Amino acid sequence: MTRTHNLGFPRIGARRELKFALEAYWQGRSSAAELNTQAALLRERHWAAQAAVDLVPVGDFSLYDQVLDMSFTLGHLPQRFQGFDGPELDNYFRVARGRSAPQVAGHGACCGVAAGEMTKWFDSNYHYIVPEFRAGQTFHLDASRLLQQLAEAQAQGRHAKPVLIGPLTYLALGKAKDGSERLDLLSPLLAVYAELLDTLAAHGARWVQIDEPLLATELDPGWAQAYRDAYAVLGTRRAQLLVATYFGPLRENLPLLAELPVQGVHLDAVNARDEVAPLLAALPGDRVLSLGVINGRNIWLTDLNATLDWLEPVARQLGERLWLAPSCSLLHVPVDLAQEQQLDAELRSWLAFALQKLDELALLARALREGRAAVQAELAANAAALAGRRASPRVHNPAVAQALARVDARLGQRPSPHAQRAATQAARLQLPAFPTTTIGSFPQTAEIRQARSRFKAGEVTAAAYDDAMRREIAHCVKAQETLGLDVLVHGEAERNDMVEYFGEQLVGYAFSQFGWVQSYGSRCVKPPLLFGDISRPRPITVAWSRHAQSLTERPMKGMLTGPVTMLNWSFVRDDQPRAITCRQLALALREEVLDLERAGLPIIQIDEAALREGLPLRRAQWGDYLDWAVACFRLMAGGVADATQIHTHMCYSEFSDILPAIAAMDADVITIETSRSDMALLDAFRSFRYPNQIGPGVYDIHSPNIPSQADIVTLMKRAAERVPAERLWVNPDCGLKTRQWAEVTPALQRMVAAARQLRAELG
Ligand SMILES: CN1c2c(nc(N)[nH]c2=O)NC[C@@H]1CNc1ccc(C(=O)N[C@@H](CCC(=O)N[C@@H](CCC(=O)N[C@@H](CCC(=O)O)C(=O)O)C(=O)O)C(=O)O)cc1
Ligand SMILES: N[C@@H](CCS)C(=O)O
Ligand SMILES: [Zn+2]
Repeated sequence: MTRTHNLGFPRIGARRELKFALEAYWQGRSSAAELNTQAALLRERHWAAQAAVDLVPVGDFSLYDQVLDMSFTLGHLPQRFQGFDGPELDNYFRVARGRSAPQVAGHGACCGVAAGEMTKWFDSNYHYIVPEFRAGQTFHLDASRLLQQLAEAQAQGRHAKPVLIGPLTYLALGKAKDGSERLDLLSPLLAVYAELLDTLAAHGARWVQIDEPLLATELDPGWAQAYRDAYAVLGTRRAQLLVATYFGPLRENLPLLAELPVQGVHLDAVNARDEVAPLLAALPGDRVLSLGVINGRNIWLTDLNATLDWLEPVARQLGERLWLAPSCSLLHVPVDLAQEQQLDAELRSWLAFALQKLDELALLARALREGRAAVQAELAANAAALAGRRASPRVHNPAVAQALARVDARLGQRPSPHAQRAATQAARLQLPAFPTTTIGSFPQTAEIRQARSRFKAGEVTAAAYDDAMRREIAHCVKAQETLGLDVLVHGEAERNDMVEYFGEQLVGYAFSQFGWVQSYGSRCVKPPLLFGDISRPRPITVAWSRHAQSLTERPMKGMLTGPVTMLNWSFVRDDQPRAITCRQLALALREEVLDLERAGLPIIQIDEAALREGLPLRRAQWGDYLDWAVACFRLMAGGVADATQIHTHMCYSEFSDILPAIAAMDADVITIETSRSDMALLDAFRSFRYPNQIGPGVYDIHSPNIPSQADIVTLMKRAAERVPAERLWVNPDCGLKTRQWAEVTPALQRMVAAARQLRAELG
C-alpha cells in the first residue's frame, strides 16, 4: 500500500508565531524558556496538522536555520564562536546574527563577532548560514536537538522520520576559507553521521531522511565518487535511509542515486517527471521509491487527475515500495489557504498552501489505494477549478500579448555607450569622488508598520496614511542631508516589501494576507501571486519620488524593483514560460521608469537582487536564462536619455561567474554586496575589466554590528586597488529596512566620514 510522508513543514507558524517569539527573546522581552515553549508548541501543532501523513518529519523545525542546526549537531562551529561560556542558545544566535562589540568612543566594532555568512538555499529565496571549513578540523556529535524533537513527536504518537542534511550537500554548501579541499573532511564527517544514525535508530527512528539536493546539480567526478564512498559507509548503519533529492532533475546523476546502497530514494517528480521511469528501471528491486508529486515550491492546485494518470501504473508496479510526498520541504510555501478570506473565491479555488498540499497528497494516496471512485467528488472539484483557471479572462489579456509582440531589441538600447553617458551624467549630477548613497530602504519602524496595518484594517483613511508616509519620507530625506550623503533616496517607507508592493499595484497579481514564507531567521516575505497577464494601470512610485525630490536640492534616486526579481520572488503562473512572464513585467515597469524620468528624477535604481538566485541549478542552462533575464532588465531600463543615470543593485557576492551578463545589463552603476568577502569579488571585476561604475557594499547590513570608519576606509582602499577610484561609489551592501535608526545613523556617519577621508587621501 502506498505510504505518504512529508519532507518538511513551514516552521514560522500560520501567524508567524515563531518570528514574534524569536524577536521577543532577542529584544529581552522574553526568556529562553518561553522561546522554547513556543517552539515546542509549534512543533506539536505542526505534527498534528500532518497527522494524515504516514511519516512526519522531525528536525525540520529550526529556531533560525536548518543548516546552522546541522552545524551544531556536527559540533562544527567557526573558531571565533568556540569557547563561548554563555548558554548554547545564545551562542547559536551569535553565529546566526553576529554581535557588536560595545561601542566605545573612538573605537570601532573590532572585537564584535561577525555573523556567519548567509547565502541562498539553492535557487530559492531562503537563506542559510554557510558552514565554514578549514583543513584538519574535527567534528563531534551533539544529537540533543534531534533526540529531543524525536522524543516529542513519539510522545505525541507520531511515526517520526528524522531529517538530516546529507554529508555531501553539507560539505558543498559550506566554504573552506583557507582554500583547503572540503572533500578531505569527508571521512571525519562520516564518522559523526554514522554515530548519529545509530543514535537515532537506538531511539526508535526506523527511517531517516537524508537530504542531498546537491544531486540535482552538476557534480565534479570527485564528488560523484564521494557519494559512493559516503553511502557505502552510511548505508550499513542501523537506520533505514531515504536519500532525498529535489529542486530539479537528476540527469547524469540518476545512475549514481540508483546505485547508492540505501533503502530508499526520493525524486522530485514535479521537476523530473520524465525521470520516474528510468529511475524505476535502474533501482534495485528492494528499494523504496518516494515520488514528490505535489509542488513544494509553488502555490497552484495540483492537477490530480493528470497526476493519477501517470501514477497509477507506477503504483501498480511498485506496490508497497511506492511512497508519495511533496516535491521538497513545504518550507517554501505559506501554511494555510483557509486564512485567506479576503482573496476572491475564484482565485482561491486555484490555490493550495502547505496544509492544502497535504490534503492533495492524502487524496492521491486514497485514490491509489481505493480507486478514483472513492474520491470522485474531490477529483471533479479539482478538475473544475483547473478548467476555470485555464479559461479565465482574468488570466489572459490580448492587449498585453499584442504589446509584447511589438517589443524588439532596440527598446533595450540606451542612446550612447556608458563612457559617453557617464560624462553627461557627471556634468548633470556634480558629485564628488567616492559619492555616497544607500540602497533604498531606511528603517521600517514599528510606527510605519503599524500605520500601514491600521490603514489596511480600515482604521485610518488613505489620506491620513498618505500624510503619515509623506512625513516619514521628509524625515528620511532630512536625516540623509544631515548625514551628508550625496545621492538620496526616499527610504521606501510606503512599501511593505520591495516585490509585494509592486505586485499589489500591477494588474495580473493578487496578494495574500497571511501567506508568509521564511526568508531568513525571523524575517519573512509574502510573495505576491502572479496569476495573469501583467499591466500597469497607473504610475506606482512617481508621487512618492517626486515628493522626496521636492524636499532637497541633492539628487534623488527613484527606486524600482526589476522584472527578474519580481519574477523570482513571486509565486508565478505555471501556464506559460517564465521568460514570457518576465518580459510582461519588464514592459509594464518600463513605463514606470519613463514616468520617473519625466518627473525629473536624475537617477533611477532598478533592483535585481534576485537575478543570481534565479540561475538554473545546472550551468548548462545558465546561458538561456541570462539571455532573457538581461534582455528584460534592458527592456525596462533602456528607454531613458543619456543624462538619466540607471543604477542596479544585487545582494550576495557570488557574481564572478556571471560578470559578462552583469556587464551586458549596462547599468551605469551597480551596487553589490562585497563586505563579507573583503572585496574579493572585485578581483573578478578587475580581471573582467568591468567598464561601468561600482558601489561595493562597505558594511554588512544583516548584522546589528556597526562598522568603524577605519574598516570602511580599509575596504574601500582594497576596492581602489582593483577598480579605478573614479568609478567607485560608497554604500552599504543592501537596504536598511531591517535596522533601527540607532544603528543606521552611526553607521552612515562613519561611512560618510570614510568617504571624506578617502577623498582627502586618494581623491
Ligand atoms: C532583500 N531581501 C528580500 C527578499 N525577498 C523579498 N521579497 N524582499 C526582500 O526585501 N529576499 C532577500 C532579502 C531578504 N531580506 C529580507 C529583509 C527583511 C524582511 C522583512 O523585514 N520582512 C518583514 C515583513 C515585511 C512586510 O511585508 N511587512 C508588512 C506587514 C507588517 C506587519 O507584519 N504588520 C503586523 C503589525 C506590525 C505592528 O503592529 O508592528 C501585522 O500586520 O500583523 C508591512 O510592512 O506592511 C518581517 O517582519 O519579517 C524580509 C526579507
Ligand atoms: N531597494 C531595496 C533593495 C533590497 S535588495 C532596499 O533597499 O531594501
Ligand atoms: Zn539587497
